Amino acid sequence: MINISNLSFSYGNALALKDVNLQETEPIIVGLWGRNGAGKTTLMKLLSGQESPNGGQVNVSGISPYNNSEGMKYISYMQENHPFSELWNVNDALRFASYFNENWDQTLADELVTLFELPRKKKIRSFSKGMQTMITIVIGLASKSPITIMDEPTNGLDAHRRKQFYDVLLDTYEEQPRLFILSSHHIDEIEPICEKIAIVDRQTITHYEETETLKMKGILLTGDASAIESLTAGRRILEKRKLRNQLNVMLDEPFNNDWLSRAKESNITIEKASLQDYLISITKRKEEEKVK
Ligand SMILES: Nc1ncnc2c1ncn2[C@@H]1O[C@H](COP(=O)(O)OP(=O)(O)OP(=O)(O)O)[C@@H](O)[C@H]1O
Repeated sequence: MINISNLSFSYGNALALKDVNLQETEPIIVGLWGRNGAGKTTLMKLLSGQESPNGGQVNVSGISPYNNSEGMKYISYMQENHPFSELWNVNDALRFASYFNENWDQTLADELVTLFELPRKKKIRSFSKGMQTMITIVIGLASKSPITIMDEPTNGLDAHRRKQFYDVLLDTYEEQPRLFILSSHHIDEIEPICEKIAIVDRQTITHYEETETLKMKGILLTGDASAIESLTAGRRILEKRKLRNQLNVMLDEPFNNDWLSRAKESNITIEKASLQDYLISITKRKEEEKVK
């Protein structure tokens, strides 16, 4: 479905992406996570054909999407703060979307407009932030595109609407599986529905893994400093905090039976780090690292 190889992209002289590689052949839900400025939006623009690569290749359903009207058949990209015309109301936006999406599902669009209680005749520009997000969700889901990319799809939504969004996303996905790429800063929120997660860091994709595999990474050890130091020698330490003769460390290791028995033998407490804490640690910049 998508094949990105050795992709690089710059805005003028400023490099935004380099050596990006990613292949996905299955219609799954993928989460795209990364820090501010990591390159997520740029990657989504390249995938949806809004930008042309400076190097390498982007291939979506067998075509290169840039400047290629064929791409519209396969890809729907709902960007954050989607640029709707000032003159449009909901009906105008849906009509316009229906022209450009081969698989457009008007029944679903109508159901979602009702679910989200969107006023059909009011100008979209006068909508609240959350309501503007809801109309992009309606279009993204009703497009029924084989590849649907959504940038921060819950931006501005309250807890009630976020839940509705995840429920309808899963309903439409179950009814018709397709490749969803959802970018979000809130990993704990998207992780339960994503089969795989791509981590974008320092202008490239550093991890593309099954969510379950990624979730098992990062262990927290707490106990006697010398016991921990000998147990972790030669291992990648992500976080380290010292409290008198006690040490608390996060290791870049999988939480498994080997570590459970090692910790038990050394009388050290072991816990699984949360996915969010693990991701924050592996994407920390050198200048942000502090040994306390
Ligand atoms: N139109 C542009 N012109 C110049 N530089 C840009 C432009 N858009 C993005 N950049 C730069 O490219 C880099 C990647 O930006 P991008 O928007 O892809 O990051 P992001 O991961 O989506 O960030 P965020 O999570 O903050 O939305 C950043 O350094 C950003 O400043």
